[in-house]
Amino acid sequence: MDAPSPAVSLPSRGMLVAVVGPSGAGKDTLIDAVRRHFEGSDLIRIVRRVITRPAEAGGEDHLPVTEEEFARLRDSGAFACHWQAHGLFYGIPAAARASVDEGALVIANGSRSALPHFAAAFPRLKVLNITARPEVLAERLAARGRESRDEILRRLDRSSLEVTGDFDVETIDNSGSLEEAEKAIIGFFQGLDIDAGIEEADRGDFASDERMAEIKARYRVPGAAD
Ligand SMILES: Nc1ncnc2c1ncn2[C@@H]1O[C@H](COP(=O)(O)OP(=O)(O)O)[C@@H](O)[C@H]1O
Ligand SMILES: O=P(O)(O)OC[C@H]1O[C@H](OP(=O)(O)OP(=O)(O)O)[C@H](O)[C@@H]1O
Repeated sequence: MDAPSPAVSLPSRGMLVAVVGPSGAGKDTLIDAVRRHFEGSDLIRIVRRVITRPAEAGGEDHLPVTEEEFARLRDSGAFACHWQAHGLFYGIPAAARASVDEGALVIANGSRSALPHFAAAFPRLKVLNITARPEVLAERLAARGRESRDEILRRLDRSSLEVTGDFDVETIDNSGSLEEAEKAIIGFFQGLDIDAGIEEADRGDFASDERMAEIKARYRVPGAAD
């Protein structure tokens, strides 16, 4: 009989990257660029958020729900974490935590104010802070046309909100060309060393180098340096 496979503690292997930053900084646009670049990869998954915002509002492809539906989902434990901002409710489906537990690199459009909730729900959390200069934000929000002038002003009021707290934060300034920022965000994901945890914690548990290579291949970010 074959020896049993060594135990691989998958729950600590995956990672959640919360993309945060002020309204208009380019979070959705850059997440879309990441989606296109890593298309077909089983390893990188992008969360579809549940939001009490109508589908026709435009912007990201979220799952639109009413406030009643949101409350029912929240109370039944459907969210890994949830928060409220701009008069809207946002939820990260519990499936995101399941994907992280399977070893995936999961990307979610987050909120700076909700980072403590993210940290509680996801043991391996990285924060990617997308920024842009205030005048650039104002221009982009007006051009995006999703919110009224008053809503835009309220959103810009929040835009000084810094990322505070003890988080592992990387910042990308998207005040310049989109091409430049896309390069930076793709480089960020390619550079993520999600093998590191495996090396440190489990090397001793693996029966052979082949088995180690097999496991490492599973967690590898496409395009990352070996
Ligand atoms: N580098 C850039 N240059 C020009 N326009 C941009 C750039 N990045 C994003 N945009 C535009 O700015 C607007 C806001 O971007 P969006 O991705 O919706 O921001 P966020 O999700 O952070 O609110 C969108 O209309 C988008 O097309
Ligand atoms: O606490 P903050 O960091 O200010 O973020 C508040 C919320 O605003 C953003 O969502 P939304 O998609 O509604 O807005 P945006 O695309 O304009 O950022 C972001 O994803 C958060 O859910």
